[in-house]
Formats: sequence, C-alpha cells, structure tokens
Amino acid sequence: MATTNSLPSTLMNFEPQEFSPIRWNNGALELLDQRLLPHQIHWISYQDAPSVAHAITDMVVRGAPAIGITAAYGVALSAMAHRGTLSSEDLTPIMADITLLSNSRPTAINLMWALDRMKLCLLKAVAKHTAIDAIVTALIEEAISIHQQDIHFCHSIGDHGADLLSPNSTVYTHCNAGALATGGHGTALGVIRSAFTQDKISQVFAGETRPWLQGARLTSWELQQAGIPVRLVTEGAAGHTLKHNSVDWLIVGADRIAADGSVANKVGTYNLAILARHHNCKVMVAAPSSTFDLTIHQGDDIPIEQRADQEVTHYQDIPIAPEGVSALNPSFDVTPADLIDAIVTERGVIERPNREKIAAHFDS
Ligand SMILES: CSC[C@H]1O[C@H](OP(=O)(O)O)[C@H](O)[C@@H]1O
Repeated sequence: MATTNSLPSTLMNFEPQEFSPIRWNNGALELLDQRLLPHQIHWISYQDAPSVAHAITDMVVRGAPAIGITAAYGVALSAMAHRGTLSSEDLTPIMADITLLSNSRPTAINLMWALDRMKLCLLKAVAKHTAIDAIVTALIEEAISIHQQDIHFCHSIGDHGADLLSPNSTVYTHCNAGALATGGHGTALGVIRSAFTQDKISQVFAGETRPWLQGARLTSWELQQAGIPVRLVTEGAAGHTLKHNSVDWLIVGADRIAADGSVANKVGTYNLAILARHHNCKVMVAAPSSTFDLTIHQGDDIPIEQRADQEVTHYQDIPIAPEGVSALNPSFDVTPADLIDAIVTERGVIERPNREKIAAHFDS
C-alpha cells in the first residue's frame, strides 16, 4: 500500500463517537464482520478496492447505507493505492475500481448514490488540483463526510419516526436496519432507539429473516445491547404474532424506493405489509433520501438481487435440503405504496406516500 505520510494525518482516522460497523483507521478501512455476529466480534482491515467489493458481495458488511459508506471508502483506498501511477489526465485505475464496487450488489441504490458522489468529488478535485495527494485528500474527506452525514441523517430519521409513535408502542421489525446497516444508530432501529429514549417502546418483535438471519443474529443483538425488549419471531409466526398481539407499527428499512413510493426491502417485507394491513398495524418505512431512486418509475422495475441457491439449501455449509434440490433466493421484494402508512426520511414524514407526495418531499 502506498505510504500515507504525505497525506494530512487528521484524515487518516475516523471512528464515530457511537457504535458503527465501519471504521477508518490509519488510512485503512475496517469492517466488523457481520457474518460472525452475534457470537464473534471480529474486525477485518481493507487496503484496496477489489477486496472491499468482495466484502460487500460476501455480506461482511450489509445494509443499504452501510454498503454506500463502505464503497465510498473503497474509492478513497483505490486513489491511495494508485497514487504512484495516477495522473490527473489518466484516472483509469480509479474508474475501474469504481465500476468493480458498483457491481458488488445490485439493489441498494445507496451504493450507486455514494459512488456518484465520489465520482463527482474526483472530477472536481482533478479540475482544481494537479497534485495527486490533493486529489486523494479530497476523496478521503468525501468518504468521511458521507459516513458522518449518514449518522446525522439516521438520528433525524429516528426523531421524525419516534414522533409518530404513541407511548408504550409495540413494534415489529424485519431484517436489520440498525446501526449495523448504516453509519450508526440505524434507520428502522434508529426510530426504535429514539422512541425508546422517549419511553415509547414497550416491546419489539424481530423477524428472524431467512436465509442470512439478520433479524435473529443482528437486530436481536443490537436491541439486546441497547436494553430494548426484543422477542425473536420465525418467518412463519409473523401472522400469528400480529393476530394475537396488539402491534402498533411494522417498522422496516429500505434498499431502494421508486418514484411511485414502492419500496424494495428484505424479502418478506411485502408479506408483512399485507399482514399488517389485515391486522390494523401501521407500516413505517425509514430511509435516508439517498435510498430514493426517482429514475425508477414503478416498483416492479427495481432490480432484485438473486443470490445463490446454496444460501437457502444450506446453513453455514451444513445441508438442510436434499442434495440436488434447487432454490429461489431473491434477497428483496417490493411493497407497493398503498400498503405503507408513512415513509420517514431525514427531511420529515411522507404520510400515505404516492408519486405526487414524494415529488413534493424533494421539492421542499
Ligand atoms: C438500513 S437499510 C437495511 C436493509 O438492508 C438489508 O438487506 P441486506 O442485509 O441484504 O443488505 C435489509 O433489506 C434492510 O432493510
């Protein structure tokens, strides 16, 4: 790795004051390996963009905002690694790494949003500077800014979402849209964390979320660590849980929100939204503005990641289905806007979202 001694030392480290699954430490990206949670806390250090792209694909880090932040640091690592060969006239090595990072997972639009921000930063830096170290410095600053801004936005989302909850609310959440899926604090779990500090949470039900078990492994761990009462629910028990418990809100995150208000989120969210409507449980989607893709006209046009059959037929390489059985493994599904009571962003709340209200939310 290229030496960092000529880069500003103040930019070689960034670790948020609150828990984050991402650290920038001595000019290297450190990721908490979420595949090993909740039983192992293990950080992996990355110094190059290709290995960061693999970390995203392999779910070392996951969650739409966290993926975007990670990719942004990947671009900074690319610039640092290529410092010796880069010239402001030839950015090919960095652009190649940006393409690699953009192909790491297809659904979470925050990945492409963050990479677009880094590309714009690069082009502005090249126009302004010829010294490579100045360009590298600008990219590191931008990656840290994206990380810091996400945490700030998650707290704003938390506050706006908590305002919608009544005291002693019972909430159901799916997958993990917590600090582990963001720069810190979380989106759906950010709402729950903020509401809990206001004594508005009496119970959280967490869906286990096959096949990666983000709910069982990550959300229940995060909420337990925060002292928030959480009970784990199998996918199949969701209907029974909503029928026999007075659940006030289903609160989830998002990976991409289309212009018509359709929401792509972890597979199973669509099922839950239908069940919630049947059981008079309101549905809240919590996501930063960077999760909206207004170029996508309708939800069915959102690209849905199809992951390997083996993730369904095996658990940690132990076969749970007969050998040779194939599987369908969509990582996300799409919930139509008419099943959603509120989309909460850092800007505020879009109640009963539709195309016009979403456009107005971003015009304000
Ligand atoms: C705060 S967005 C988190 C979002 O990402 C998760 O998917 P994955 O764990 O596959 O990255 C899930 O859809 C969450 O809602």
